[in-house]
Amino acid sequence: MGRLGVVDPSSYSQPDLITTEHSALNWKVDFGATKIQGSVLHRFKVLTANLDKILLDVRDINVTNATLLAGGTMPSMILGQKLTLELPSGTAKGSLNVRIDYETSSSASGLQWLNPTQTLGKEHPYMFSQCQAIHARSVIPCQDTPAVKFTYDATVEHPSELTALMSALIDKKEPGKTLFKQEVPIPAYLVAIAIGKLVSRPLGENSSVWAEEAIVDACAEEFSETATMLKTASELCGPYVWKQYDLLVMPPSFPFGGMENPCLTFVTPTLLAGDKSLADVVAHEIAHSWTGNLVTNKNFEHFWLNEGFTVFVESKIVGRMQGAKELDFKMLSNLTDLQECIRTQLNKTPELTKLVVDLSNCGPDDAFSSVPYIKGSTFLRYLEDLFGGPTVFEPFLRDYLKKYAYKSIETKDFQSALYDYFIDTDKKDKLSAVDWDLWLKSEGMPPVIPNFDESLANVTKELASLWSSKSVAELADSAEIKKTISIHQLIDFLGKLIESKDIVDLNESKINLLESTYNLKSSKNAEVRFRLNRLIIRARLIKRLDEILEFANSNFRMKFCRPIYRDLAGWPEAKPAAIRNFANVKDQMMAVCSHAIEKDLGLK
Ligand SMILES: CCCCC/C=C\C[C@@H](O)/C=C/C=C/C=C\[C@@H](O)CCCC(=O)O
Ligand SMILES: [Zn+2]
Repeated sequence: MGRLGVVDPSSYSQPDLITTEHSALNWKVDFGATKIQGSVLHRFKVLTANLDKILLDVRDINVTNATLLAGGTMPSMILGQKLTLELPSGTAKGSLNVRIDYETSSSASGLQWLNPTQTLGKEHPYMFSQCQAIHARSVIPCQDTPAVKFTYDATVEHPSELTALMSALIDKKEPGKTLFKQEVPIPAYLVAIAIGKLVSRPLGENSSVWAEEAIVDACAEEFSETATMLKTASELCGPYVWKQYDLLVMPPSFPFGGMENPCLTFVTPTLLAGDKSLADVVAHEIAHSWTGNLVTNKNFEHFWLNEGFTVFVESKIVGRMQGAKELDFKMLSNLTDLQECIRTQLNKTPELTKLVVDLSNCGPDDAFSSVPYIKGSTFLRYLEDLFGGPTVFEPFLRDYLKKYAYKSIETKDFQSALYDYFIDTDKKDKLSAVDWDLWLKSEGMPPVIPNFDESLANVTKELASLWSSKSVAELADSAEIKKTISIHQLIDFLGKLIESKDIVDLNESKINLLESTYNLKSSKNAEVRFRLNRLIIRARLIKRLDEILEFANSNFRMKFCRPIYRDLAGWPEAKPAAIRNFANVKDQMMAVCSHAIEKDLGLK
């Protein structure tokens, strides 16, 4: 791969020469053949005279015909990573309609097809998409770059007993056919679809949760704070422009915690802890309604503009609902996770620990990590503190969101927004105090750790040092370990223990004591189970391998299964069983997940 285009190294589609304004999708969803078959009608705006060809991004798409509707000759096509539509000479600037008839491959990287046996209800099939970062091109021949934003409408034919949902508003529902429209321009990675035997429950005025019948009531309970989160987010960020905010609780093979598809956030069922303790992922996805979906990174090198801002806003939503101590504790716990990510996932690719990365020779999926999320939000908190705290910085945040709403931007646009906002104020001396190169280009942990309130984190720090330094006998006698801690403190404590360099006596009896002290055996909190399983691996308790693999098979959220497989790959006694287990289940994973785990297991 070389540097393909100036605007976006991950796309062929030349957004500086031509842009998509609207796409009309006409799809037949074929569960038998596991394909979408149909057409897309793109309305392009040609930005330069005499453009000789349109280049679109495609991956495993079978194009059957393409028509230039605005007159001219039939374009020729060369299929490959790019779809080339040759234009007649003398093509003028302005509007140009192109219809492409095509079908997706049954192995499209952006789609997942489930048999009835892989669903809760066991009677109907299910399909869904996950297009971020660059998988929209396996679903639609398109300008698959976040530099381009377009509106869309869709007509989707599907089995009449199933419900079809998209990242859009429902325009019309007929038996076996659903019409959608998204009237706010969005990047291609936010096009999303899911079809299954789905039902909904209301969460608020313009908000519902969708899921399979068996879990929908539990989902409504778990995410009952959604309406409050939406209100809090609007107070912080400005009016909510997407009209509807629905949640869709996905099958367990959904590879991420959540995906901010407009009007319809997708979330993993691993958030169903029973006590709302993992619902902050919903606050995160709600925050994306502004940071990411309204103000969008121009390419994925500047992904921190999407995710760092979103974590920053998410933590403010949590802060307003649970208090400032919880906010700071959340930021500090995130740093525990970042430390782990830099030590393990990124240890061989330190350049990916930079806030702004170089994707000219790297696919976005391979570059994905916690860095843009956590280093990014830490940078924003650093700036907030520097410029005088939330009372100064939150009005700036709103100004920034308003300034760049409906646009796609780079880091330098953020820099100029900050300058423009503060240059004529008494804060202007702070502008020169920011070491941009240090924050944006240096590797490793954030260069400055802001002064967070440490009262909640000190407890977990002490517990982690106690459990790592004391023997089982000493711990059993200690009053410290009997103190009550919150579920978030438990999660952070276990994370810190994983990060401890040495753990004295890490054996079966220590794990047993840990489990009995904190009731871990009965916990159905996936964040807890995940960390406990990693400690069991570290303790080399081979007789609990089945349990570990059972967790790895219970969901394919990459945040959980990748580190487990990575740990197992480093345990010679368990590695063959891990590889066998992976071979058995990999067909149930999305391609992005199975490819990542192949690397984690050293198979590629
Ligand atoms: C540093 C540059 C890297 C850019 C990569 C961008 C997207 C990659 C990509 O693989 C897609 C990511 C989609 C993420 C969706 C949701 C995440 O917020 C979930 C976080 C992890 C989790 O909670 O499970
Ligand atoms: Zn996010």
